[in-house]
Parts: sequence; C-alpha cells; structure tokens
Amino acid sequence: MAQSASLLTRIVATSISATIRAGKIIRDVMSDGGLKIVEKGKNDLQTEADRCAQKCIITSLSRLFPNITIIGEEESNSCEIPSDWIVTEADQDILKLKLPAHLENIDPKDVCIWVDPLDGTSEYTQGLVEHVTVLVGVAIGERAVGGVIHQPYYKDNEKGILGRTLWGINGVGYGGFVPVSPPDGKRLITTTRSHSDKNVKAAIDALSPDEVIRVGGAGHKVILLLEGKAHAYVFASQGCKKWDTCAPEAVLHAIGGTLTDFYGEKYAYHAETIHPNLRGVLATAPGQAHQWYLNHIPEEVKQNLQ
Ligand SMILES: Nc1ncnc2c1ncn2[C@@H]1O[C@H](COP(=O)(O)O)[C@@H](OP(=O)(O)O)[C@H]1O
Ligand SMILES: [Mg+2]
Ligand SMILES: [Mg+2]
Ligand SMILES: [Mg+2]
Repeated sequence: MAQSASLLTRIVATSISATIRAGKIIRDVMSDGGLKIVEKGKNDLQTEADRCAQKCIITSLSRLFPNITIIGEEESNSCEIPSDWIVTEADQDILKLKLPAHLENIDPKDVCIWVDPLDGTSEYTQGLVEHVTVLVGVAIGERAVGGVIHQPYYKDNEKGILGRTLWGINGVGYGGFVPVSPPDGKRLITTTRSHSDKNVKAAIDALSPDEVIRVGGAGHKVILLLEGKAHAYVFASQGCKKWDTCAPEAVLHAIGGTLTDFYGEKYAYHAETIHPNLRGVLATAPGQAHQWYLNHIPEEVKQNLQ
C-alpha cells in the first residue's frame, strides 16, 4: 500500500477491501446453511456470519493499524482465522484522494473505527438478504468522518456481479452510488422493520408520512436516503448503537445530509463513548428541513429517549 497516502485514506481504502471480503463470507455462510444462531438478548440475534465477518474485518484492520482503537459489535474470541480472511489490499482510487490539511496529519490516538460486521441480522436470518450491509465507520475525535457501507447482495445486472460498496469522507468526497433527491411534495419515512415499539410508532405518526418504508438495518435505511427513496429515517428508540450509525452518518454527511439524535445533537464517536444511541436516530436526506422533523416530535417521545 502506498505509505505516502494519509492515515485516513489508508483506513477507508482498506476498509473497502475488508467489507467486500466480509460480504463474501456472509454469502458463503448463508449458502452453506449453517447460521448457528445465538440469542444475545431480547430480539437481538447473532449468526456465524456476524462472528466470521467481524473476525475478518477486525483482524485485517488491526494488523495494518495496530495503534488504532477498533470497536466491533460482536464479542471477540481468540480462535484461528483462515489466512484468506486477512485483507491487505486497499482501494487504489481512495488512496489517491487529496485531503484537506486538518485531515492530513491525524494522530492515531484520535481515531476510533466502529465495525458492524452484519447490519440487519434479523432480516438476514429470515432470508431478507437485500437488507444486509457491512459497516465500517471512522471517527476522528468525536466526529464520524469516514464511512464504508457494503451491500453484499446488491445485484448489478450490468456488471453481472453481486455486491456494491458505498463510501464517503466528510468534506472530501463520496463514491459507489449516485445521490438522488427524494420526490417533492411527499414525505416518505423509513424506519425499523423488526424493532418497533410504542415510542417508535408515536414519532412516525406525529410526522404524518405519506408512506412508511419498513426495512432492516441502519445502513440500508441510510442508503434509501442517499438514493432518494426516502426523505427521513426516524427511529425513536434506544436500540441502535455507535457501530450502526458511524459509517452511515459519515456517508450521509459527505453528500450534505444530516444524522442526529431526537434533540438535534450529533452523536460522539470517540473510543471512550457509550455504545447505545440513547437519544434515538433521526436522519434526513440532503435538502430536507431536519429542524422541521425535530419540531414535530412530541415532547413525550423525546422524554422517553434520555
Ligand atoms: N431494541 C433493539 N435491541 C437490539 N438491537 C437493536 C434494537 N433496535 C435496533 N437495534 C439494532 O440496530 C440496528 C438497526 O435496527 P433495525 O434494523 O431494527 O432498524 C440493528 O443492528 P444489527 O442487525 O447489526 O444488530 C439492530 O440490531
Ligand atoms: Mg446485532
Ligand atoms: Mg447494526
Ligand atoms: Mg450487526
């Protein structure tokens, strides 16, 4: 890998390769049929694919970036890993990116990488594989700056290959998708398919949507915002964690969208922060009035998110 490239571009470039490899592992586990599901908590599943994909990504990144904190959703274990799960390649186009001065010489101590090896596990176990994404987010200080979202089951009929990778670096660029504005004169809201509750529903009802698009995964829902299929992602629940939102937030911000809690505050992604997004997740596509959504959320809904 070009050592002259900056640390941030090297991390994002390698993360692209690592998520593609993890996506292949996720497809292989499904086609072999041995999901070996473990129930981590209420409505919270883990499969062999979550475990193996995380092992692939974290082992690869930690070998290349030994001084950087990496936090993954799944608990780690010390078992052997196949050598072909260890990724050393990097996306060459990303390595060539020119960064602004404040991102060029970052201290590894200020970086935290958030890994969600399989976002949308509930849908994955039900065979709804199009909902699945692999997420790697890069925070510098408190801010989510770089993000990679890989969709292992995306079908590109033109190229005849399975899978695509979307990326974004705030203030630098994005790729792997073409941003589209959502339709004018309508309000399309995307939310959870498998983790709804009274508060989640109350928030959506208060926004009088024309349509509610219920899909799995934080990554998948933010892709709907990137591609103009929804105006807002509304999840008035404490269930999402930092690894769910770091990468999607960075990619969304790179095209001018916004992701905050229900009080309009950005989440902090430094290594010492707590994992749950206790104040919910509200994200809007570029050009949408984020404040309008915040203003229309009932006080009671906000008070349940403290
Ligand atoms: N009540 C809850 N309990 C556990 N995890 C939750 C949750 N609500 C949301 N999440 C997690 O947030 C992510 C997005 O949720 P959803 O698909 O319902 O919108 C999922 O990530 P994972 O699939 O990576 O675990 C999901 O597990
Ligand atoms: Mg999970
Ligand atoms: Mg997730
Ligand atoms: Mg996950």
